Amino acid sequence: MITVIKNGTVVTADLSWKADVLIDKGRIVEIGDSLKGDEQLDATGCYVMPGGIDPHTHLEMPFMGTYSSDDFESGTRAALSGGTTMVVDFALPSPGQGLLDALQMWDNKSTRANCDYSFHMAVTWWGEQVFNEMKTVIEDHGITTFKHFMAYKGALMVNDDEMYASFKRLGELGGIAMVHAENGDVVAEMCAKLLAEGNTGPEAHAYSRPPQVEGEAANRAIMIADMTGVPLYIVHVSCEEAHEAIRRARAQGKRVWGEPLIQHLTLDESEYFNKDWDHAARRVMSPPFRNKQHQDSLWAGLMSGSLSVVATDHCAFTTDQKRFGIGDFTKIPNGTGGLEDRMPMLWTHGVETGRLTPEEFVAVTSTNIAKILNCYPRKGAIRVGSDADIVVWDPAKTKTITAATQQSAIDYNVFEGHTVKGLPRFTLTRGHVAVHDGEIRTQEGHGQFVKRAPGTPTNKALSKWKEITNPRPVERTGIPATGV
Ligand SMILES: NC(=O)NCCC(=O)O
Ligand SMILES: [Zn+2]
Ligand SMILES: [Zn+2]
Repeated sequence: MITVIKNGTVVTADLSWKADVLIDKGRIVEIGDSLKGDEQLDATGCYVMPGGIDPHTHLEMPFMGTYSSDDFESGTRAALSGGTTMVVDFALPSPGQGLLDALQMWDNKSTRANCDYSFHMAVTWWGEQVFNEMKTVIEDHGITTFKHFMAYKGALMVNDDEMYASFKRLGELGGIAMVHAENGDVVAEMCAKLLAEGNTGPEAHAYSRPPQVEGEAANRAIMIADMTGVPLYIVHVSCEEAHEAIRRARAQGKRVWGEPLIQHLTLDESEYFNKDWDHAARRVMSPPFRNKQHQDSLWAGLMSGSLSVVATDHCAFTTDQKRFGIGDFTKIPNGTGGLEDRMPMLWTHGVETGRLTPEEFVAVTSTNIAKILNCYPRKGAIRVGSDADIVVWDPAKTKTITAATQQSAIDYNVFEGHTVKGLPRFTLTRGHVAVHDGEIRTQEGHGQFVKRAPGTPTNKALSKWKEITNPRPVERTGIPATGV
């Protein structure tokens, strides 16, 4: 069956124009005027954009003694409902577990996905097995991005020597290093002190992770990446200190990208001071929400290009799971949801306020990350030959976000009560209409794994530059003979 999207305005990262889009066998086959198909989707008054790509999710992830509650079925259903057509989840080996073993677990879980997906790999320990398996993961499995946790001491955290070794290996294999930038040693000290002083509530989570711990770690990771010659992607950038490090690095020509989350852009630290314990605990995540100055910094980063991608870090825990931490904030599972709300919230607070153009919206929700992850223009593009992962975006449509009508499996929503303007009229995943004017028509198992090749143009450029500028011996003549 041939589908045509009629009468809309195509919006890409660099251009907008009026055109119809023709889809056959899951791909875009023609873009032009007066096109005809068997099925017609009316896009009058709408923008026809590349579906969103959320490069940071944790679906059914074992973490802090439990599992995040959205799995690949509910998580990708929520994604499609909000206009996101691809997610990238983190395969997370437990310390000592092999990378390939962990990958098998993620392969098993992801068969239920409603939309396409890819994986990042996490490096949670270091040894010969990890060194060897990295090559297989990259070259045979098409997973080229590896996250390092600089926090969660005693669990997922890696030390500087491990990070250095891993970054070096990744640089050689044409991969990309990612970091969760927080100084885990300092956080652990602060948590112990806060608890000893009687600070047990969720607000203490924010006290234990001030912007300095993030700024320090971001700087450290940037310098280690520079010394090892690997491109670096810093996840969930929440504050000016980390943003400043990224801005400076980019201005110096270092290959660094920063990813703020929709939560940090739109919610602030006052959430943790709410008198309702559940309200505050439901918003506990790392790094925590910050104040208005930090939010302004993140928005400025998106507007100026020093920050590249907006994600969610979707890691949803129910209220009951959050209550594991009553009496001890360090036991509250860290994580918040956002998959369904990222695109509408960013449109409302970004495009509707004039901070972002529609083209910039497409860049930071889809195209930039598709390029970074080396799956462009298969993903992140409205082009002939691209996958028909498309959102038909109605800028006039509004709703008030509420857990009562969300797709996510949890019992609350951190954006509860927020009104958004700008929502999908249709969401297509490889040509299948998964959202049809408010009706969810997802197909469990429709999603396919997206394999990605190493050695992006950025990797190649950086390697060449490092080859030229790396330390090398000075060629000398007439070296004095050593005295005997
Ligand atoms: N961010 C968070 O609090 N939970 C998910 C795991 C992580 O990304 O650190
Ligand atoms: Zn993280
Ligand atoms: Zn995360």
